[in-house]
Amino acid sequence: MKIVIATGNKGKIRDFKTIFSDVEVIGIKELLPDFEVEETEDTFEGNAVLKAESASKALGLPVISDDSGLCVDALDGAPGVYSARYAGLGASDEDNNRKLLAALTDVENRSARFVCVIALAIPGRDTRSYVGQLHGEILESSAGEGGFGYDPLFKTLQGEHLGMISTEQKGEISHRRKALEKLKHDASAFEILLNHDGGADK
Ligand SMILES: O=c1[nH]c(=O)c2ncn([C@@H]3O[C@H](COP(=O)(O)OP(=O)(O)OP(=O)(O)O)[C@@H](O)[C@H]3O)c2[nH]1
Ligand SMILES: [Mg+2]
Repeated sequence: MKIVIATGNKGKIRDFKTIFSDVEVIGIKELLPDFEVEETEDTFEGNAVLKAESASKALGLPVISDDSGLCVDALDGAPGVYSARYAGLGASDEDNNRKLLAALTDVENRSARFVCVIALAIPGRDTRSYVGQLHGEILESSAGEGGFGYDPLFKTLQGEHLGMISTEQKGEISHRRKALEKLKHDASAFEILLNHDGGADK
């Protein structure tokens, strides 16, 4: 069984591979190296749908996408859909983390949540989407080197530091996991995703 994911983010692919341990996960760039979608929407769902539909159309196959980010209460939900480009287009995770810590200097309310919207596009059908959230807070400085993106700055409400736990542990509790669980519960759609020839002989 193979699933194609319309993402170029290696951290997301690693998360998906861990969560879908019994399914082969293929990043879209393995099939279409030049695949890019401009994320023009201002919601996670809007961008997730754009990415999934664009890839599904290009391949003629069911495809899932992931649009995600970090929403910080004291920053009115920023960086939100702009999480990947918070410190500017092409910003590194380190640049984004530095900007976030600076924005929260002397800020007491550090509550935040990760949001993940997975869209499933199936040729000839309406696209569906599934949301997962993980609540927690932003640390005063980074802890650990695990995960990707803002993980080293995030502690869950239950006290797990995302930068200090394994990919497997993150895969049990993450916003991505929660969105995927909802997709799995949409049994008929999930069945179509699993039972296709995901990328021919790749
Ligand atoms: O610490 C983190 N742990 C996570 O689990 C996580 N999930 C998302 N993010 C952040 O949000 C951006 C997504 O932006 P995004 O959905 O546009 O993805 P992207 O541009 O990186 O790749 P693509 O899927 O669009 O190809 C990412 O770059 C990260 O900064 C995360 N940070
Ligand atoms: Mg993106």
